[in-house]
Amino acid sequence: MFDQQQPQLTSHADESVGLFESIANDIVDKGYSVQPFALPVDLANDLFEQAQSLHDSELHVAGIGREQQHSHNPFVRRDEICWIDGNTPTGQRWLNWTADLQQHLNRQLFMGLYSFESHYAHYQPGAFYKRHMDAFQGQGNRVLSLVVYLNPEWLSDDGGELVLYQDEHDHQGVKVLPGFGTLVAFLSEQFPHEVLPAVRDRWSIAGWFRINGTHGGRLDPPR
Ligand SMILES: O=C(O)CCC(=O)C(=O)O
Ligand SMILES: [Fe+2]
Repeated sequence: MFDQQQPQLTSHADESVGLFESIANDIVDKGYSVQPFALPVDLANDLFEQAQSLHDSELHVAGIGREQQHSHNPFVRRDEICWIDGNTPTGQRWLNWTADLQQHLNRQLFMGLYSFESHYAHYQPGAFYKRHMDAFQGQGNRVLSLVVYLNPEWLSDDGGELVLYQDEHDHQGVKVLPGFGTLVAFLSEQFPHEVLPAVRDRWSIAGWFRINGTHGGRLDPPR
């Protein structure tokens, strides 16, 4: 029945099928995909609102590396982050949407994506994230990086581009403006990338699809 649906919990799977297909095709062709106006607008609005309403105490200085290797280095990255869980309707809708994308990629590309983790990121004016890799071959199990941007009316003069490099020899790269609703997906072990400083506050979500790895015989916990 129609009136029994809960529109606030729908994941927009149907409306995004063409987009998911296009992301999958790009990943096959070139290993990455840049999609302007990708996020459903009402979802993007709600995510932006939730990101901006995060209290200072919920945003943490971002670090580098996992678990024992984790450290803070202000010369490498200057963003503040907050991990997203399914405890709010908005967080849940985001996770539903990314689960639909995950399912689509697994069906179309047999990627074996198993879990997803993501966080809001806030870059204050002047903040950056120096050139880095999200995963190293044979080490991590992050296989696909996903970034979406939540910045209305972002202009090219505002800076804050993501620069995606083809490989370690590439120093030119492809630049992406962090405009509202734009999505970027790329193979985590393949593309060095960086975030250039912006003149405005820059809001985004960064996430990673992972394959199932094991640590010491137990299921690899996220993060
Ligand atoms: O915000 C971006 O454009 C990319 C962020 C990033 O590279 C990361 O969080 O690992
Ligand atoms: Fe990254």
